[in-house]
Amino acid sequence: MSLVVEMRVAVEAVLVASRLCQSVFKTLVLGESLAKDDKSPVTVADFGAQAVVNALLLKHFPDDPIVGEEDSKDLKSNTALSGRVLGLVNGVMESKMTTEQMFNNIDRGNYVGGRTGRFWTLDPIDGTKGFLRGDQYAVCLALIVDGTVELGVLGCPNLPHDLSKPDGECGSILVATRGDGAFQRSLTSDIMTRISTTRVENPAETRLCEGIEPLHSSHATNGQIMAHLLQNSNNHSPTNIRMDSQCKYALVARGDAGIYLRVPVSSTYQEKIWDHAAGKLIVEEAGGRVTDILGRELDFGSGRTLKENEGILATGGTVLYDKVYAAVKSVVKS
Ligand SMILES: Nc1ncnc2c1ncn2[C@@H]1O[C@H](COP(=O)(O)OS(=O)(=O)O)[C@@H](OP(=O)(O)O)[C@H]1O
Ligand SMILES: [Mg+2]
Ligand SMILES: [Mg+2]
Ligand SMILES: [Mg+2]
Repeated sequence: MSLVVEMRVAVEAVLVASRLCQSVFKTLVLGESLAKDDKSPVTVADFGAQAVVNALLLKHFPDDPIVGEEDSKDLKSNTALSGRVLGLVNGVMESKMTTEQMFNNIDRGNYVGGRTGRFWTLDPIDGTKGFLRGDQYAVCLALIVDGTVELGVLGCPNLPHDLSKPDGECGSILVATRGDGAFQRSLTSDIMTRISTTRVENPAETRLCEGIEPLHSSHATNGQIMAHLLQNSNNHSPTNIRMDSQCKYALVARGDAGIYLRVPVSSTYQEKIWDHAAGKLIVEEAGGRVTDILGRELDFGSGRTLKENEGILATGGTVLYDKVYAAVKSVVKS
């Protein structure tokens, strides 16, 4: 399946959205974010990024449905905020849109997903809390065909090019199409370089990354799993990297971390497909393995959520995967 055009459009859309987010961060003022029904934050940048990515997808692929995180419900009832989002969107788009068109573009993300056919999934800002803190966040876009992720793009505007130099240059776009490997470029240059996961097979020689929010995934269980993995090792347990968003998949894909674990805390929360689709393909194309914590393939054909799965286990290489999976199995009993 040739996805050359899809890849070009998706990278361009993620770039435009990433620039919009960067410009919002510089000028974000109090009152420019709302709390959604689940109490999670959404900002003018989330709405703006979803409007521009959806508009660009609609222009190039008018028949493709989109599973996007946001909808315009809360924005419609707030004239000041919707005016601000419209200004942001028209500031970065060549063809300008009206307020009504902006709402329609955002709401094109209302597709239900499913097992057959082709659709996109978009998280306009993954890690909104990280974005608000000036920390890590990602613009995440993936193309799913008959339940399989075929193309993934992650825009990581605050991710350092070199993790050991946190104050150095930052801003990366990671891209993969299935079967063709994984690549990254900076936000400012279109030169793509191939990336690969760590070749390390000993868990003591690599690091684990995990989310920041203790209610999203269990830090305590991750600690037990790492202790189990390192029980016969003389090495000190390497410190975990705590980071928001799918930038964690980017770390595994680039070999900065060997393991990403997301062990559920809540028995009712279902992971969303837009939170994992792009990252999963990029890690796999970089040489890694991604399943849920029970070792099952992630099922992107079951609707807007990964309702058939529990948590996430991503590692570089299959030898490391087998070791971590065995440790997860002995620590997580049910
Ligand atoms: N209860 C619960 N359990 C698991 N995951 C949840 C939960 N609630 C929310 N979310 C989703 O977490 C997304 C942010 O993921 P992060 O990896 O950045 O989270 S964290 O670092 O662990 O806070 C976040 O994505 P964004 O809303 O795009 O920021 C949510 O989709
Ligand atoms: Mg959100
Ligand atoms: Mg998200
Ligand atoms: Mg989001």
